[in-house]
Amino acid sequence: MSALRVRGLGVDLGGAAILRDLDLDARAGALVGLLGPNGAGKSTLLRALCRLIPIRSGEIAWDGRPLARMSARERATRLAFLPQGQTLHWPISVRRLVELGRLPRLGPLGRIGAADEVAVAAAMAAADVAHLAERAATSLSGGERARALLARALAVEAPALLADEPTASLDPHHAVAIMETLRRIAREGRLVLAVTHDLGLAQRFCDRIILIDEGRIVADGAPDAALTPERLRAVYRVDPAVLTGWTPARQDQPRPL
Ligand SMILES: Nc1ncnc2c1ncn2[C@@H]1O[C@H](COP(=O)(O)OP(=O)(O)OP(=O)(O)O)[C@@H](O)[C@H]1O
Repeated sequence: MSALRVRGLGVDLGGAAILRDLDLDARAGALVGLLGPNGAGKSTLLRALCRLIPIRSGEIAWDGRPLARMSARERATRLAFLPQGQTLHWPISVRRLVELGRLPRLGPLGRIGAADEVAVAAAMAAADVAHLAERAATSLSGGERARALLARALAVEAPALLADEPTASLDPHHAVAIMETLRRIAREGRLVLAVTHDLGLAQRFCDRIILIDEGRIVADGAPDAALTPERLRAVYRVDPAVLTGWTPARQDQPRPL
């Protein structure tokens, strides 16, 4: 089964060390939540994995092949990236926006074929934007735009999806629907690495949680093992009793109401 392998990853930005000597192994078939406080380095990690920013040290490999030795097109078909809070400037239709996800897979003439149309339709259905297909992407609400952009990332049909806060602007119904979609496509055989600040959704839907603080992995495991009250207190600097959504694992004391 396909797998991501990261060894000794170091990234500097603006002269500061943002990621430090980070090791990570993740296999297709799992929805992995990437959690941690603001500024911990979560987006930096996803951007480094896609090689959108230079790395200072370390190696990133997919299926044993270092990304550094792949062409940009090959990398784009292995690792699909859904960036955080993207703005859209051109009034192209949602269908055209989602079709752009197929770019790394198109031939030299750039023509959309039958297989591409099937992938685009499936991606729009999965992200619940099929009914918006002919709307101008610039006219969408924040949540609709987030789902259209997710559809574009899904249309790549890459074996790995790196999603930066895919539920950030979604209402509860769509947030749950998108987490269900991410879990389903993971179970179908993809690796999904999703950044989120929603502890409740992460606990409920993720197979595994990686908690990052100050550029280092401080916990990695099943949700209840990774998100202990002690760790949440240390990393987020809040009293876990005030957190909504997240509930302590059964062996912990119940939260006061
Ligand atoms: N281009 C840059 N130049 C300098 N510093 C940067 C740059 N981009 C990010 N940083 C810094 O790197 C650190 C990690 O940023 P990153 O966006 O990875 O955090 P994050 O964990 O995704 O945070 P959030 O939850 O707020 O999205 C932050 O301190 C940020 O200010």
